[in-house]
Amino acid sequence: MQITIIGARGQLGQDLRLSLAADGHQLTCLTHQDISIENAASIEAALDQSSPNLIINTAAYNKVDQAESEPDIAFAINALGPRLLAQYCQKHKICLLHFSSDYVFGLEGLRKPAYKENDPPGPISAYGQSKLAGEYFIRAICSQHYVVRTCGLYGKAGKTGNGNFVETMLRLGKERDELSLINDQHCTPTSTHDLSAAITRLITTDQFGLYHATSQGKTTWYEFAQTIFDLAGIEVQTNPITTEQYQAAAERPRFSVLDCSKLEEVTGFSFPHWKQSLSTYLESPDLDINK
Ligand SMILES: NC(=O)C1=CN([C@@H]2O[C@H](COP(=O)(O)OP(=O)(O)OC[C@H]3O[C@@H](n4cnc5c(N)ncnc54)[C@H](OP(=O)(O)O)[C@@H]3O)[C@@H](O)[C@H]2O)C=CC1
Ligand SMILES: Cc1cn([C@H]2C[C@H](O)[C@@H](COP(=O)(O)OP(=O)(O)O[C@H]3O[C@@H](C)C(=O)[C@@H](O)[C@H]3O)O2)c(=O)[nH]c1=O
Repeated sequence: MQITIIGARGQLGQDLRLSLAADGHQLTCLTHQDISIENAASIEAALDQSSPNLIINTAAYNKVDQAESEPDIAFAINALGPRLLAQYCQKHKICLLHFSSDYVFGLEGLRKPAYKENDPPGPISAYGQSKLAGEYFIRAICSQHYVVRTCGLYGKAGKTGNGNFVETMLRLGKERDELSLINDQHCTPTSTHDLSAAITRLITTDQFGLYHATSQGKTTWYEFAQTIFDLAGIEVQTNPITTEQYQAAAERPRFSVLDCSKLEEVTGFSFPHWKQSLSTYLESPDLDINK
């Protein structure tokens, strides 16, 4: 398949590139220097040069706290950008695969069952609202679409790029004697290596629609960080705290665990448990972006 990846220098973009190339696809990789998804002229200039069967958009505005003070920018990139891409793909009969977030949920703080794709969303942050709007535009405009919700991504490219929770903990764990970590937000952090393997399967199915895609199991940021420190052999005192004690600018879901059984049924792909994936990530070498 001829595939264009947008956001190719990001942590998910880089792992998708490796996984899709290994599966024999021809790739065009577009970075932020090549395309700005909130600009229609930039989209046409960058995409008219290739004739892909599929466009994969990993570009997004991901600064969850900052989005509270600049929601217009978050909406331009996370909602209007996907709308423009959906219009372009529909016009040119191209399939579009786009990523969304567990942060489209959050209203039901005391929820226990994992969310299925047809459960009603309820974002509680500007970032979550902007991602949900992006989903709706794509689902309404582009007939051949996959929209994939995931959570807490970490990939090797995050080490030198925009960062991720694992790399932040590895750094802070060495810099500080003590860390306070939220222990009442439940979700499932996911490796971009595993997510890329799942996407490589999904695009062969032509089973378009909305999907949940995360590692198995669930955890809190406190337990996740403690496991990072245990596996990496870092000694640092960790203190469990509540969401209120942390005082972040944006509200985060207390529960945003996603049920991924639809993806598993359609692709036959089973994500590893989050602890297994974290261990694999910590043991694997850094990315060579020239490969
Ligand atoms: N990170 C996470 O924990 C989660 C992410 N997601 C979603 O998964 C997807 C991939 O995330 P991830 O790989 O972590 O993101 P990254 O921030 O690692 O990568 C995003 C890439 O997109 C580029 N980009 C940013 N804005 C634009 C723009 N306006 N036009 C074109 N390119 C742009 C960035 O370039 P530059 O840095 O140069 O601006 C960067 O290379 C996103 O849709 C995100 O919302 C969902 C759940 C969790
Ligand atoms: C650094 C740090 C964070 N935290 C908490 C804050 C927050 O609730 C949680 C995660 O913090 P982060 O800033 O890594 O991540 P955050 O921006 O909340 O993460 C999100 O990214 C976006 C893009 C998504 O779509 C989500 O799926 C999610 O992974 O950890 C602590 O409790 N202690 C700390 O020392």
